[in-house]
Amino acid sequence: MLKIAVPNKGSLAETAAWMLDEAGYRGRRDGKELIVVDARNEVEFFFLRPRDIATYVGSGALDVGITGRDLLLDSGSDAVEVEGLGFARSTFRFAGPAGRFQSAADLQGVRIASSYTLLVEQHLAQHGITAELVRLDGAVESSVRLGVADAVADVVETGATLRAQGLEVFGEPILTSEAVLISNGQNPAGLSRLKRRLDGVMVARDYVLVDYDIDRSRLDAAIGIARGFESATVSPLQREGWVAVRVMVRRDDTNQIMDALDDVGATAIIVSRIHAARL
Ligand SMILES: Nc1ncnc2c1ncn2[C@@H]1O[C@H](COP(=O)(O)OP(=O)(O)OP(=O)(O)O)[C@@H](O)[C@H]1O
Ligand SMILES: O=P(O)(O)OC[C@H]1O[C@H](OP(=O)(O)OP(=O)(O)O)[C@H](O)[C@@H]1O
Ligand SMILES: [Mg+2]
Repeated sequence: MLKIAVPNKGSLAETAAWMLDEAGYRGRRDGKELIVVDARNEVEFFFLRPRDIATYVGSGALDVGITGRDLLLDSGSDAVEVEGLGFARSTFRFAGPAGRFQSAADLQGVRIASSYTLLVEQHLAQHGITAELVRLDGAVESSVRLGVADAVADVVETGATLRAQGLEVFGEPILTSEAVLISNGQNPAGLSRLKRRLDGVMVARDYVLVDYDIDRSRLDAAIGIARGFESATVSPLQREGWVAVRVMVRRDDTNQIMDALDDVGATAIIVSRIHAARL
């Protein structure tokens, strides 16, 4: 049995559960279930607080987990990142009252509030800056207005929460984060199976199939627009001199690619979702 730590609430929980569901694993029946045994797939899920997941995996109590890269690094755990899972993308940044700070060097001697104090301490130490860390659990953006800190280091996605508190980012991003699969090296066979399934879910989530027909004389131009994941599938058509082409393309690029294919003479361009994939 592969023991998998999964976030039980917060920003990561819903999409992590969705990915595991798409990967064919048994989910929990309600939000109160803490352990789910999926005997058919030889895995056991442990629903834990996102912040604790790296600790459980790093200690060897559980084999693998899904958490945020920022949470992993802040935990100081020995668990390692296996791969990014392409959701809960954010940056981790310093922010302060508009105009007050220009770069991280300006943080010397000031109070910095954060929920990720280890991450911030390590970053400051690397840059030779000494500051006072104020550890808060959340809603860190309120700390400056409320007078407990001069600056913050926090998760930024759209920046709306910062702006609403009159704060703006400064300095280089400390980290670029996303949800990640983590491991401690235990049960490599189980990890490999889980990873292959999650990779398949990511392909099905991020790519679509594009089919079109084109005159063979224009094939090179069309392939130049979309080369496919490995290579385009080209099949002869009944119509003399014409071929049917199938390629995988990134879902985000679909419409630009359709426009460009149309411009070089492709017809009957059809886009289909991928239900599942194993590449
Ligand atoms: N607005 C956001 N956009 C993208 N990722 C986010 C966002 N907020 C938090 N995260 C990511 O979610 C993870 C934190 O998960 P956690 O469940 O602790 O946070 P949360 O959603 O803030 O929950 P809580 O309400 O308990 O603080 C981190 O990896 C963080 O980068
Ligand atoms: O850049 P934005 O799009 O505004 O998103 C970033 C905010 O989202 C998260 O907050 P969350 O709602 O999880 O509350 P918390 O601060 O209590 O964790 C994060 O901690 C930031 O505060
Ligand atoms: Mg939060």
